[in-house]
Amino acid sequence: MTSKPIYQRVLLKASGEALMGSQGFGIDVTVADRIAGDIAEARAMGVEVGVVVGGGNIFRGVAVASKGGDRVTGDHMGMLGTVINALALATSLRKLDIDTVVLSAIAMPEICESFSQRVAVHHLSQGRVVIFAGGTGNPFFTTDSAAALRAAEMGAQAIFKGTQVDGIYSADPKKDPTATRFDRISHAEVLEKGLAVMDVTAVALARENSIPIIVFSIHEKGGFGAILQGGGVKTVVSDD
Ligand SMILES: Nc1ncnc2c1ncn2[C@@H]1O[C@H](COP(=O)(O)OP(=O)(O)O)[C@@H](O)[C@H]1O
Ligand SMILES: O=c1ccn([C@@H]2O[C@H](COP(=O)(O)OP(=O)(O)O)[C@@H](O)[C@H]2O)c(=O)[nH]1
Repeated sequence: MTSKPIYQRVLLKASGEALMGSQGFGIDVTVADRIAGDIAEARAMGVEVGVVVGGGNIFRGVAVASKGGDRVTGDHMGMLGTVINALALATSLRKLDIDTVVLSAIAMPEICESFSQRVAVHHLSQGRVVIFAGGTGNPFFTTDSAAALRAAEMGAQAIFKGTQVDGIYSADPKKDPTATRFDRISHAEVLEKGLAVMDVTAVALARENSIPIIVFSIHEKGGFGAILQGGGVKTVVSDD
């Protein structure tokens, strides 16, 4: 049974790392299919969904830089990784008959459409899921920042950061078992306390544009849908 959602248009940031499942690298199709199922549930509620996919399961630019390589080239490789993930997630969504468009920040017309704000908003308003690939299209950024940027451009009511943990804690819960989860916290507090679940640029951009961030576990089947209806396990970052 689905009840009325409390959001009409949202941006889901899907962790690249989550896509690899229990493998050490790449894409576990069963995970992509499950995330697609959660997005399909949101569409069944009538929610317009834009998705930014990460790329950490394939490549991170800093990994190149830390071994003495060129950071910019590393970041280009990372952004290409997000395109691979976007194509995998689009395939999983289409298997469920969800109309899906991939828009890339880096032009590759033989593979997918290029991003423009106008085109993205058009597809969303037609009920299509829009997957934003290629991050921001610029090195030295992350897909969290791409999520905040695209959320602002599409007029999303919230950024849903689907990650490895089920919210923002007083310390990294993977390192500190005594850490406690916040139900609500302001953007400013996340920045002041240095809570590293999302990068500073992304949180600052969301704050400037008054966009709430909802941090939740991408591994929880049905978790996205539950939060869209006002329930679920999460931390809400909001200045209201
Ligand atoms: N205060 C905190 N609260 C929650 N998670 C935190 C915190 N500090 C660090 N983290 C870590 O941040 C990780 C999520 O960030 P990141 O690795 O960028 O995820 P993603 O792959 O979703 O982009 C979590 O897996 C968690 O271990
Ligand atoms: O706007 C962007 C977004 C991503 N990246 C690169 O793509 C990689 C994968 O993205 P991210 O680390 O954000 O993925 P996630 O942590 O969500 O899996 C990053 O490490 C960067 O190297 C980039 O250069 N610019």
